[in-house]
Amino acid sequence: MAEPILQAIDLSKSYNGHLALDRLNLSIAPGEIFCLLGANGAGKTTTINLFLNFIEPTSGEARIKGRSVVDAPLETKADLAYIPEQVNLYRNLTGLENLAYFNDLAGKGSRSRAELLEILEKAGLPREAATRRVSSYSKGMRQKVGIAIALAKQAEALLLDEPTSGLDPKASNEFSRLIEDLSSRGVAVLMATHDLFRAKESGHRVGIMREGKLLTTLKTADVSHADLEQIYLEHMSELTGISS
Ligand SMILES: Nc1ncnc2c1ncn2[C@@H]1O[C@H](COP(=O)(O)OP(=O)(O)OP(=O)(O)O)[C@@H](O)[C@H]1O
Repeated sequence: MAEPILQAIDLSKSYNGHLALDRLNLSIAPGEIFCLLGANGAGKTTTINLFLNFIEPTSGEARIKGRSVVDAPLETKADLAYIPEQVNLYRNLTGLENLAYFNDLAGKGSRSRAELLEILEKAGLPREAATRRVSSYSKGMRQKVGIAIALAKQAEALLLDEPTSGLDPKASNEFSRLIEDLSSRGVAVLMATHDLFRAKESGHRVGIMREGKLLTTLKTADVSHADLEQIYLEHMSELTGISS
């Protein structure tokens, strides 16, 4: 198996004695799309924030290309792109200007206007929108700029936190195609989502989390949509004691 791009080793995080993440072990290979499923508070965002080094682990390690994000914060960040539920862009700048800014920030060399426009087009942003202010963009369009930033950065790992929530089905489908395209170029993808349908469609593996624990990991090729929903609900109902 190829060396994992993203790796959690006994990764734990507690807040005031409450375990938000409990000894997570996970490896995501180049080109693999791994979807984290789980109810609110399961620990999905905590996992992503630990990989981003936004928060410090209580114990264990998050690694990117074999390096600890705590020990090598700058190097590991250079390999990483992050798309939150709401992509934060400068509203008064155009999509093109935002991409130029974030591209320069990534420190991998500046790019010509033509190159930036090409990247935005690859990310699915209509040409006429690229030179409009972001304040007029839909959520789907902002997500596309987020993808363009990841493309420009040539990130090897992509972290996504509920990226399709609030997108209409067409925008959500387009977004998923873009993620699949990145995966086919070897990008390792970790996506927290509540969207079982998209997880089955785009993910190679899904992990079901509850109360900070990764309970089970499934290959999406091995289960139908209905199976996945059933397995998910069974794991959730154990929480509330509701039997199916
Ligand atoms: N800064 C914080 N301080 C205290 N507790 C926190 C903090 N951040 C998260 N938690 C707790 O950690 C647990 C995991 O939260 P997390 O946000 O990772 O869940 P999630 O799976 O992403 O949920 P959601 O689907 O709602 O985004 C929850 O019990 C939450 O209340």
